[in-house]
Amino acid sequence: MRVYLGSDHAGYVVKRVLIRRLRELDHDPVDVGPHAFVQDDDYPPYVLETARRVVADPGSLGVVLGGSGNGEAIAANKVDGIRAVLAWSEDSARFGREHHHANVISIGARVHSVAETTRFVEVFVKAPVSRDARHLRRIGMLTDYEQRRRK
Ligand SMILES: O=C(CO)[C@H](O)[C@H](O)COP(=O)(O)O
Repeated sequence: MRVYLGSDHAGYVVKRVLIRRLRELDHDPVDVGPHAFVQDDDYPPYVLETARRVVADPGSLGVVLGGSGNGEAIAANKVDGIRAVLAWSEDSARFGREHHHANVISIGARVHSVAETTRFVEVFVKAPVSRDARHLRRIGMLTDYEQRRRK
């Protein structure tokens, strides 16, 4: 699976670890940036571009990383077609994918260890999406809202 990854300085180191891990698992990680550590860089350009790349590549997923993951989730969800979830446990990562068909996971690198972050991403990319009627109905309501807003 292709996985686009974007961050800021706070998520930069763990992003590199995740890219290596995703390659080991035979995924196709794409580093959307930053491509060098810059202490005071800003997450929105990297996260918005990661989200745009996910929407433009159906079936792909995104991982966005910052200090808390909060701003990154907000930014990713500004892009039409994105359902980004802030993961704070393995279950929250799994349910984000299964119940909400999240296509982007956001994680706080100052909140979770590298091992925890890696595990959240492993769980997220592996989780199947639910086809249960109630989940599809709820996702459909959000998609309808998004499409009406576009008109
Ligand atoms: O978590 C973040 C956004 O969600 C940022 O990584 C965080 O706000 C950066 O903080 P600072 O500029 O103080 O290093």
